[in-house]
Amino acid sequence: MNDMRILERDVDTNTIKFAGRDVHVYYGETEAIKGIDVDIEDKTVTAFIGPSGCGKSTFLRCLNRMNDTIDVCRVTGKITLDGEDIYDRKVDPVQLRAKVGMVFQKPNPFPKSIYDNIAYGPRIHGLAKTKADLDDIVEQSLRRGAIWDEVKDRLDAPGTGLSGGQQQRLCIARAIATAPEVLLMDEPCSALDPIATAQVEELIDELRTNYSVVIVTHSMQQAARVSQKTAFFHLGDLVEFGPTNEIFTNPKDPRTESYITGRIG
Ligand SMILES: Nc1ncnc2c1ncn2[C@@H]1O[C@H](COP(=O)(O)OP(=O)(O)OP(=O)(O)O)[C@@H](O)[C@H]1O
Repeated sequence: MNDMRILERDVDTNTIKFAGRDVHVYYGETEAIKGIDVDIEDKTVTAFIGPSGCGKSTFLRCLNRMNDTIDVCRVTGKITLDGEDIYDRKVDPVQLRAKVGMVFQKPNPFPKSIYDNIAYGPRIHGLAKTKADLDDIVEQSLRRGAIWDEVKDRLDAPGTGLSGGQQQRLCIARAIATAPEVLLMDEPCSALDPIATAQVEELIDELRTNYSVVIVTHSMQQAARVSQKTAFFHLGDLVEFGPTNEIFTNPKDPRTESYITGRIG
């Protein structure tokens, strides 16, 4: 029932947030992404699926220049966010990552209080003028992260003391706190049990009213439940990209069909 409700919720007509053109990514001599073109829409959940090693995480990391931190990694081609080239010399990757937040596979709260986990980003980006402003950002972020009710009475307790599912929602709240426009999620539920997974999926569905969300997932059920668009990657190519229900019910490429029916991957 829950799944149907998520699928049936109306999808807005969307503007393009990210546009990638002829994007190649190399680790040394190895080409991990082989010249892909993609448009990622605003206020939409886009799922990246495909067999292990096909380049999903590599391409996701291109979108907030996390690959810059890997010495041997080189990105060519063009990626724009709202029409601006994110690899332009003028772009500060730290500012870019405030706009394009990221949530990782394993929940990774800072070894700080719940409050300070959320307040950290707004403090370094100067988003709050007063303590009251900061309190407000912390509360709003925890509310949007669907964890406020569980933590409001213990904001001074360590973030690392929460359950895995709570930690992941804390990390999502932390990513939201810098007022990003896009959230990138790299297998955000892989360390969570089914109940925590359902809570995070519910949250992802809510987040798309305000954000563009891109999620890497190994679970085709999850892609079907939470995304409106799906991109299927295979050996560094973007083989097929389209509405999730079409990819899952009527794939055009035989490689997509083999993957979704469990014959490759
Ligand atoms: N830091 C790195 N240094 C060198 N090669 C890398 C690095 N990260 C990824 N690769 C290589 O790039 C290719 C794509 O890897 P990537 O992690 O993007 O795939 P993936 O589809 O996300 O895989 P998985 O589903 O297993 O997480 C693989 O061949 C991988 O070995």
